[in-house]
Amino acid sequence: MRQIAFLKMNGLGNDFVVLDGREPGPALSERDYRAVGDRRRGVGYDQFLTIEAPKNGGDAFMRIHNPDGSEAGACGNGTRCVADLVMAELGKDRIGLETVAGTLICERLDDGRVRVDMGPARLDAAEIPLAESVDTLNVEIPGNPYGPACCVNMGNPHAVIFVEDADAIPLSEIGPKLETSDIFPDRANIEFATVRGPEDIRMRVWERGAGITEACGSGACAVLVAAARRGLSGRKADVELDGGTLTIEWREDGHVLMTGPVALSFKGTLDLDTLT
Ligand SMILES: N[C@@H](CCC[C@H](N)C(=O)O)C(=O)O
Repeated sequence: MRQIAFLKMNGLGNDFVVLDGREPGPALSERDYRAVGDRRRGVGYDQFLTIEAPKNGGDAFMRIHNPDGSEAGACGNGTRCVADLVMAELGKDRIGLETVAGTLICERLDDGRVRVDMGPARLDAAEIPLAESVDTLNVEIPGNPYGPACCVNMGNPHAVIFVEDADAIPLSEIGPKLETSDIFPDRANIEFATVRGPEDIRMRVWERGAGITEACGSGACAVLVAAARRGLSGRKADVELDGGTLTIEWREDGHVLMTGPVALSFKGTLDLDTLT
């Protein structure tokens, strides 16, 4: 029997299966990730997060999978959830959480929220990555009628499109088309955003490999960076997603800070072999 014990957690409704991969257990295949991610036949999640032993002097390593089985370089909301667990386990209020995109410093604040230094926003076309060497401030995506996107890499690729009313966009139709555009060789997370004031932004997200989610932490970081680059906002703002609000700051040194809540929904065990 290939059994796993897991936690179901969420950050603003962006939900995660969290597995402690430091404990002995079965190795998961791409098919297993897809089967657990099925919301009717499996558990369902926006990302599957595996905690592994640190590899680079940090306190733990976090591996991120989307429900389509693909691996991602960043997950802001998931970072807060895993950081919360690791901080509780180690009795610390500040840790370094390693990911494939680098080590992220995570801190617990007095109000219980977790702040993550998501690292530097990367803005060169090759870093997004884009198929063409163009200015990432204004990227024309073929088939996108909503105006040029501002592209940002936060450890994962994002394309942010500013519109009058993000809530009026048919996200489930346009999201998958833009995610898989040839301009994005690694696909991309797609954000539609409306700047309501210099410190107040509304956004909705179509996540690469996951579809519409209630929140995306790296996406909120990308939106704030894009808004500041376009001169639409300051360098710190509250970003409202469907699941709630994150506070994002783009520091002068290029690093992006994300602050938000963490929630545990339930614990469970699962036999991978019973999933179809
Ligand atoms: N929900 C996440 C982002 C997860 C990864 C993304 N779908 C990708 O493939 O890059 C977040 O909170 O940042």
